[in-house]
Amino acid sequence: MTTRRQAFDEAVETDQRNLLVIAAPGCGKTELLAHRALQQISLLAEGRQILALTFSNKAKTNLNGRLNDVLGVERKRRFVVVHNFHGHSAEIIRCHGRTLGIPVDFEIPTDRTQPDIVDAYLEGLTEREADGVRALINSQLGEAKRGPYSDDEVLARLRDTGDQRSVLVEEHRQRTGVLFYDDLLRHGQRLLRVPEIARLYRTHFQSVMVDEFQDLSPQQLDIVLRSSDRSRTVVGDPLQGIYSWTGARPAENERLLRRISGDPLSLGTSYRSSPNVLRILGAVSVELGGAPLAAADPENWFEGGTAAGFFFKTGADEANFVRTTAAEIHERAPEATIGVICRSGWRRKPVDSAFTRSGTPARRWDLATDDPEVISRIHDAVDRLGATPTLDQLRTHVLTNAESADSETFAALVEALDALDEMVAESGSVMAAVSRLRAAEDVAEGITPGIHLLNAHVGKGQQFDWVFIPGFDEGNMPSFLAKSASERAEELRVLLVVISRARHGVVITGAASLISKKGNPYSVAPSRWRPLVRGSMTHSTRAELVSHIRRMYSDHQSSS
Ligand SMILES: Nc1ncnc2c1ncn2[C@@H]1O[C@H](COP(=O)(O)OP(=O)(O)OP(=O)(O)O)[C@@H](O)[C@H]1O
Repeated sequence: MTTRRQAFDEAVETDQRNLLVIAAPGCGKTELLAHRALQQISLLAEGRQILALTFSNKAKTNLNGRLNDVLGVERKRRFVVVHNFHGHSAEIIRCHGRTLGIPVDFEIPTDRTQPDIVDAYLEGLTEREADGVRALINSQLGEAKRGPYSDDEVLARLRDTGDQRSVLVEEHRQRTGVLFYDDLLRHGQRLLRVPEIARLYRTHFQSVMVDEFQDLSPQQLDIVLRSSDRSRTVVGDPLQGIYSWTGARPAENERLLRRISGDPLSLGTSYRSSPNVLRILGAVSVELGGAPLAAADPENWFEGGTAAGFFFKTGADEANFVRTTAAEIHERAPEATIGVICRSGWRRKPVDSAFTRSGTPARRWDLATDDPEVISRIHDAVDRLGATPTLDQLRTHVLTNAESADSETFAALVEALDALDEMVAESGSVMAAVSRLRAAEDVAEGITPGIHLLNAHVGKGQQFDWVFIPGFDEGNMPSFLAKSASERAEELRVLLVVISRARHGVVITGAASLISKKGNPYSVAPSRWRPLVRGSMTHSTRAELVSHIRRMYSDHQSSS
């Protein structure tokens, strides 16, 4: 048994009442939760359970899968309840809402619940005015509810903002007994502040577990802490915080958790990635204030793995290289998983076209075609906008109405609209592109062998044998939308998250010239982070990389 293994086992077995684990990507945080659940089941009193809370449905699927693997389906079902925050809060309200006069026979809100009421207060405005006012109302409502406030307190907070429409919407909601998503969390949090109610949950759930605490809002973390206090296991990695735009507060959460739990445990070594992937990942991690990373079994990786970077004159040359190299890996090792992960949908376009033109099979994780909820929101927006909306109208409508969605859905919508942008160019009109949107099988079930084309935020929590990162240039990495220092730091964390999806190899590429929407070439500068990763490259020419791939898949039956 190695020291590294001991760190993991100690974290699994510790009887520390509040356990905080902060560890780098691939070090086994999710795995730890599953093993800790197994260990804690033996400590549960008769009829008691473990509560696992996740911030998104995708995280819920991921954790459920690990728990099923480690515990077995039956034991998992009997002893562990996995909820997202809305589901957990809704259940608390149904069971105990009466205590605070909250109606318990409410309907679970849908994507339309809040927009339908808000829209009723926008009559008489031009479309443009309506978009602005809708966004304002949504954000004021969200802000006024981000705490354990009663209905009266929410109204008072809204009156302070001075916007009469937000007050009217909230009065309407209260009058009709409807709940919005934000109300579920608010009431859940309020009810857990009633000592008798908290005691019931704390008695039943003798353990609570949370993955990726960096993605939680302080309100969600409060719900975690109040739901169970006998044994709490919270894991995460603030350096992977890429959702601050949806209300996540990694630093604030970490401060509170350290106060409660003391110093965090660390897992230290990566079980996911090869030494050469970890060198480049370490360089980014150190730049972000983190530590270098070591592989749990460094000798297990063929030639130590791969980290390569190549830069091309044009986006078309770059795309062609990515396609041919990924295809070569796929032909030689059909069981290998290959992710082509790009920061933004628009920048992936030349790569997508190269795959389409050549007929090389690749699975596109365009959320527009993968997520039924996203598709229904877009179809809904088209119905509401009528006749022939422009893409800008569609984007504004979809995003302003999505303010109350969970962060995952919001991110999915942004990505889907980017994908739609590309499809409009191909299809000739917005309506033609929208009609091409079709639900596909669920990508959250696991990654199939072969080539996958996806954008950065959806790749979170996944892993591939090979990761290609096209578009390592200014405007894409970092995104041109990141203006402040903190926004740019979040972009560097996106780079960390993307690199850390790789098991054996990571290949970073960029181009000096791209083609605009109007068909004109324009120059792009290399990413400002190129010097950061340059020193960690293991192959300096494309020929070297290709010969590594050929050696690997002729001499060696897939690494690790
Ligand atoms: N103790 C362990 N022994 C062997 N393999 C492990 C161990 N812990 C994790 N793994 C494997 O390593 C990979 C990464 O683990 P996991 O997803 O739990 O890491 P993580 O820290 O949650 O990563 P991320 O922060 O990127 O989500 C998985 O394939 C997992 O099965």
